[in-house]
Amino acid sequence: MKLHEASQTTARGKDKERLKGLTSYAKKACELAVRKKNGCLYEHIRWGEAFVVVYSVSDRHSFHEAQELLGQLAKLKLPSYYTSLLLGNKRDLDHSRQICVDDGQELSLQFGCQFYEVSAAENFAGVSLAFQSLLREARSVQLLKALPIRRKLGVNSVSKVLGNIFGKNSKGDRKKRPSLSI
Ligand SMILES: Nc1nc2c(ncn2[C@@H]2O[C@H](COP(=O)(O)OP(=O)(O)OP(=O)(O)O)[C@@H](O)[C@H]2O)c(=O)[nH]1
Repeated sequence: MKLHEASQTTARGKDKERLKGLTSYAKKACELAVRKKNGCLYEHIRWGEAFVVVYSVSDRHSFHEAQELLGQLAKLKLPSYYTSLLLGNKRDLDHSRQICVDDGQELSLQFGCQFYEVSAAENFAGVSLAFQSLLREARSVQLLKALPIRRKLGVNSVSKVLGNIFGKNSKGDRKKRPSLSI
């Protein structure tokens, strides 16, 4: 039973008892769907190493969902063990845009992921480039993970020294990731 079917019954105003039953059934079905979705999601997050989170630039709700998903990823995985890409899709729908590029960029900075705005409908190449960029980074992360611990420490120390030299080590500095509209 879908929620809109339950509300149509309301409009008719008949058989209140039946309506009560339908509404509670619909509610239960929704709760179940959410639980199922989250259960499955948890499994995917557990084994995944690279994640693409997509929202539509013309749908604020999808942007909030993307935000939640990135939050769950950050909670469930260690930062150095996965790579993520935030994709703002449907950039061709400029007239009905609800999320600006800066909002997407800000969210990607908050969660340290790559960010691109694309239009799957208009330009397949853009989507492809974004995925390639994610895979490149995911491969580098895997290679780094495979290095012996001593070598890994060496890499960290070198980047720390470089950071100190170029004054990029203050806490307020957030790492800027590649991002553009493609
Ligand atoms: N204008 C435009 N439409 C798109 C774009 N990408 C997908 N669509 C359309 O959006 C609709 C939903 O696309 P789906 O591929 O079914 O994606 P979905 O994840 O089910 O997305 P939603 O139904 O929007 O939640 C379809 O009608 C697509 O043709 C895009 O970049 N631009």
